[in-house]
Amino acid sequence: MSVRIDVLTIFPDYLAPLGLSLVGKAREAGILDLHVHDLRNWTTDRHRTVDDTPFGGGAGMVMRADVWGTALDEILTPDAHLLLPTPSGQVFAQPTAHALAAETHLVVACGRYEGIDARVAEHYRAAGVRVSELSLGDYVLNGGEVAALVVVEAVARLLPGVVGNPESLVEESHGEAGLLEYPVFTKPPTWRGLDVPDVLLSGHHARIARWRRDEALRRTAARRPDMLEALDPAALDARDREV
Ligand SMILES: O[C@H]1NC=Nc2cccc(F)c21
Repeated sequence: MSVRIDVLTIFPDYLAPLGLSLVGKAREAGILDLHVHDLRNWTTDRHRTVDDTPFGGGAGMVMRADVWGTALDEILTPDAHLLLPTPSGQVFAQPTAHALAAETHLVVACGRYEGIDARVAEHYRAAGVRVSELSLGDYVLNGGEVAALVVVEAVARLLPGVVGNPESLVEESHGEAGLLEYPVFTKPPTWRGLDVPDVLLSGHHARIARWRRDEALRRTAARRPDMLEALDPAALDARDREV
């Protein structure tokens, strides 16, 4: 089963990295059917205008609803989920990536930072389209293209067959355990006087698993206490509580 993702943007070249590496392979394998569209293809005036000054005044420009409407009417399908990257959206996180990876059609409408005319989201919600406004976090970008890159990569890597070893999706940060990932090491065993923790060289799998769990808990407590707070207490065993 392949997922179709359509990305609409006035900067299609910004999405070029999606042709590389993991996402590129998913496209070649037919797992991901990705199409990037230049929004200006749906303009009708000589200057290919996509935005205008905001009603009510204020700095910057707002993207026009009529141009977006013409484009989205053509691109949306009945089972499409319309994603609108915006700083005023819900913060995108791994659970949403998993939910989106189960969809069959995602349409990402990349707006500029000042935003897309609010009637676009309103119109398509009223028409029964699932619309999600997604933020990357509390910082300022100039448009939705970087968010589109983030969402597409986060979703694509969850699709069956994209990541070589699905096991690697389980233990990663923000994965099922709800913890940050433990530290990782590889050869050489000593580097600039720093040794790899002995337990990792012991071959004792139970001890290694315990050490990794302890390190994940320690890191999460130190860097993201909010994630620890959010953990279901039942997910912590007695040994965990000693960490
Ligand atoms: O301002 C940024 N902050 C966080 N997320 C975003 C998503 C889309 C556009 C945008 F400008 C942003």
